[in-house]
Amino acid sequence: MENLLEARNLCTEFKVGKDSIKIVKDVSFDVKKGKILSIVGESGCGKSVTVHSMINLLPKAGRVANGTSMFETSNGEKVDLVNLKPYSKEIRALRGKEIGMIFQDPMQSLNPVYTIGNQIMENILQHNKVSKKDAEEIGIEMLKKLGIPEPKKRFHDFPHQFSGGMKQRVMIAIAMVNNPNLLIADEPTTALDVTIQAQIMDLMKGMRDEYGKSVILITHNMGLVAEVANQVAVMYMGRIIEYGDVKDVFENPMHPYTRALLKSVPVPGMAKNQKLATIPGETPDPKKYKIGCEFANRCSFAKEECKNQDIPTYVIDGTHIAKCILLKGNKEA
Ligand SMILES: Nc1ncnc2c1ncn2[C@@H]1O[C@H](COP(=O)(O)OP(=O)(O)OP(=O)(O)O)[C@@H](O)[C@H]1O
Repeated sequence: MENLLEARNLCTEFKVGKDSIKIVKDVSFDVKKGKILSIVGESGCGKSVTVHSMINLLPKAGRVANGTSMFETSNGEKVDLVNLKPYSKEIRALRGKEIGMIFQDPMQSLNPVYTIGNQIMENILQHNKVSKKDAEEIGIEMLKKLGIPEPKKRFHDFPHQFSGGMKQRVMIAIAMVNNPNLLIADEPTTALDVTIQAQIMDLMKGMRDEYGKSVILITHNMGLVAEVANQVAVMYMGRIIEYGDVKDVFENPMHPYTRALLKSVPVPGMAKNQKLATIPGETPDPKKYKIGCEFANRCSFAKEECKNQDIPTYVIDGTHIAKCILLKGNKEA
């Protein structure tokens, strides 16, 4: 298939006390082979929970109530990741080997008491039948590929001996060492300075362009999306409210939330004196959802019907879709 992963109608709930709160609501998207899909949206909109649902990595309080996440393994098998038992041998064999993950804060993910070499080797030995010596060689080669100077020597250093950017490269090394076809990067450069951010993003582009890997990039940084991503999913309150090729969505944003989001962040090429807009109001409480568009109370185009019915997703053009009543009359997706 053209897509490495297809998520369909994912719904995720969390138990909070006696309540069950819907956090991810009917989310569908494709991760194309050799492309970067970016997921964007304000803090708390459900970006991380969406990808954790997709790879069956929810904490105990969470559960995927509905939906599928079809992943094509390297031997061409199609597996619904949601359907595998959490923590089972099958899902663990895929995560870490076929699906690599890097997170925002490398210090939280790296163990301070083990050398980085040990941590890289652990991921190799867990998934492959190779000797420790071979694992060491593979690990050092990976560090070299990722531009870590003196990789042989640095292999035996501890995390605290690395700078922030270098630690993030080590995280990428751990994620990439088993040659996964899908890399999930959740805010991978937020804690880094701009130069290092650019280097890390170049690495990801290289993985896509030289090795044909797919990447899911979760970020707040719309400039980064414009620069590196192929497709973008804009999330609001647990739903994808606009989705499509980056060029289509950025040049012709149709949902008032996407427009507001694009106006609220600097993007490459904008005039220096152009003021950034803010989105008025606050995101509603996820516990209080009833019916209708959850952005309606912040939207200057909102009509009565936005608040009293669920809004369909409409096709704008090709794969470009959006969930807004303003598009009524277009074909429903
Ligand atoms: N373990 C949990 N129990 C209950 N609610 C949770 C849990 N984890 C996340 N949530 C809730 O799910 C919602 C979505 O969180 P998520 O981390 O996916 O947002 P996000 O868009 O990734 O935000 P950020 O950009 O800040 O990382 C939030 O309202 C959060 O409070």
